[in-house]
Amino acid sequence: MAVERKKTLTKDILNQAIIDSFKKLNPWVMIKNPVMFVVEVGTVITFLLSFVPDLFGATEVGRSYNIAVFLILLFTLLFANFAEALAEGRGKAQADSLRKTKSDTMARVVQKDGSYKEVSSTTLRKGDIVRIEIGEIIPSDGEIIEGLASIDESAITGESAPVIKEAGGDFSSVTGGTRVASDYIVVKVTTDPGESFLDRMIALVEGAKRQKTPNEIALTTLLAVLTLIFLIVIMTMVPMAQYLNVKLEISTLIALLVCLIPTTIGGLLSAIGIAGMDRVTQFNVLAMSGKAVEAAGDIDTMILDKTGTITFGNRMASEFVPVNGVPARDITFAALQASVKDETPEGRSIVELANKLGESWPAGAYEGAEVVEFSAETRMSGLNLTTGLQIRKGAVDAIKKYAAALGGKIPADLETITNRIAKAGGTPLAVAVNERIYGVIYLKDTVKPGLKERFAELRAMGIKTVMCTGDNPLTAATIALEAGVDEFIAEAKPEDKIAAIKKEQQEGKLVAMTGDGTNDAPALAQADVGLAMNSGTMAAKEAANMIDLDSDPTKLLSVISIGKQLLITRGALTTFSIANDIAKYFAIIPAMFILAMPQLQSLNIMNLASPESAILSALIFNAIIIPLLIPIAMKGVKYRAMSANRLLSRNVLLYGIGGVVVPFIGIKIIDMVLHGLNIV
Ligand SMILES: Nc1ncnc2c1ncn2[C@@H]1O[C@H](COP(=O)(O)OP(=O)(O)OP(=O)(O)O)[C@@H](O)[C@H]1O
Ligand SMILES: [K+]
Ligand SMILES: [Mg+2]
Repeated sequence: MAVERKKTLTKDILNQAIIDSFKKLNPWVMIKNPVMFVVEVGTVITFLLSFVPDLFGATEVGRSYNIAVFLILLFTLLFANFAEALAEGRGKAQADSLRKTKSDTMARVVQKDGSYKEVSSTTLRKGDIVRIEIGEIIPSDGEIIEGLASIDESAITGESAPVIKEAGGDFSSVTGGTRVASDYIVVKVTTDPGESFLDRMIALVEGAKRQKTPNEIALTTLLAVLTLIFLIVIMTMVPMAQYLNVKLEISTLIALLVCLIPTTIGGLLSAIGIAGMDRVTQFNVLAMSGKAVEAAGDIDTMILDKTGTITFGNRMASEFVPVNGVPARDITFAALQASVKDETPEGRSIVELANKLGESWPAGAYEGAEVVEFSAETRMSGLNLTTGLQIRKGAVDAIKKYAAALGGKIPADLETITNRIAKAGGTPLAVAVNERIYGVIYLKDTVKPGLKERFAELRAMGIKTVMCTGDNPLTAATIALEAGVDEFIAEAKPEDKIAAIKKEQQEGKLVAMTGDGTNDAPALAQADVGLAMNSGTMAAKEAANMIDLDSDPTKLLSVISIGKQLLITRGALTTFSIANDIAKYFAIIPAMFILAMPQLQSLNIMNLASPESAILSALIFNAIIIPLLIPIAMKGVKYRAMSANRLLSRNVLLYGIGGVVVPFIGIKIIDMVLHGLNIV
């Protein structure tokens, strides 16, 4: 997070993780992880045996052996807890610094009679109206209803350059905890106490609401079943050993069980998930769930809104172009008339340009007029004057239909003008007074830089990009080409965006949607991964399951890599963990039976110093492999853009064969050290 974004692990985080490793020994916490819970039960039993060696009947092993097994088991638990605590550490530290941002501020509530009342920001509720002056902290999330100001959002985004926010349109939402850097704004509060963006962000980075993903649940179940199978296998060894007249010590059975059950992956599983989410946050993306991040790893199609997502979204009027026969003053004036009550940034930029060209319209002239507000559905806005004049501006096809319905003729040169603007990537808005079309407003916007290269990367990963815009086909084609998306859908209404997503989903594809507007909200909710731009509306941010604080649509690329990495890391460490069993099996089984059954000598391929040394060496290896693998669990297995099949076979080879070979060497070395030091 922006606030003291911690790239490295500090001493504080490490110390806290050590303390938490002990706290997490609490059996109520531990039981959520069945594999490690079994280890904990074994730890308790060997602890008792350390004091009363013959607790379960006569024994041939000494107290020190039991104490050794107990201590190694205790460290196994602590190492696993440490991995999880370490993964949680950075998020907790970030949450602490965010909490400081959330300090109680003063809020100036606008009363019904227009007077102000000062209250504590913590008492603000949905619907309250507050006025914030230059230099003040915005007390709660809300929508600007009056004013235009530059806002310093660095407390949340880390970006020091202030952003312009204004009433109406897609840039009207403000976040509690950010600061007004110029002018003043009047804001309608949109959240109740405790539910603000900052509250949600704190809960997220802290992992407070972390839920296991379906993939994690499936793996946890599999590991629990494996543990149960090994438990049964080892219990049935007892009567068989009795029949063979072999004395099996309880502590040895526990050691064998712990070595065979998948403690490596069991101990690292939650750290892998938490660290993955943490990596997403380091990219300044807030992911509401791990499920969304994992889904991102499998995305096939990405749908993007144009204005505000692919472009900066500051569509500004730059020219009024009359159709043949209409005086320039008339189109300017009609555009002004259509926009005086339009509170969107587009509307205001039109009024400004008309004023600059010397046109003005006194407020008294349109008193009592009916305001037709812009909607993504009609793609028009305007005024119905009391004189009976109906003034409209909007998407050219919408205005054409509107004029035609009133019996108007479509001017011959309208298409040429529209095409010129659209081909330049601009948005043409036609202006009509009743049935007569006067001309076109040229709205200019800028494509965000660097998109082409990143969309090319997505293409290389096999992901299709589709731009979905309410704009006309020609403008869409120009912007699509400039941004480098694969396909585009033009003249799309909000329901068309949902339909586009559903169509892909019905073909069995996982779809990501990025958008910023209120009209994008339903589509953001429908998509498997909905990434909202932080610059966008509250509605978009609430519907999405991810928010990019830098408002960069290609940030999804990083999230996709992290999602893939998360799945690969889990798979690789599971393979490694299970492959480990082979070496441990060959270390322990001969050690247990060799005295009674010399025939087992053929299994004693590791040739370890003594039965006790063999068992303790395997158990020590089993414990220390957990902290040794923490770096891989935290950083993730390196993801390379290659086909899923090649990646899978590469990892099975590396982590499967590695998982067999490494413990043979490791256990042998530990055995030699133990023996060399005369410990066993
Ligand atoms: N204030 C306005 N008044 C009239 N018409 C407008 C106004 N703003 C936009 N339009 C027209 O309505 C169309 C749809 O606008 P909107 O911003 O809702 O599109 P969208 O679906 O979000 O697509 P995108 O954001 O990708 O351009 C625009 O392309 C434009 O032609
Ligand atoms: K194990
Ligand atoms: Mg939009």
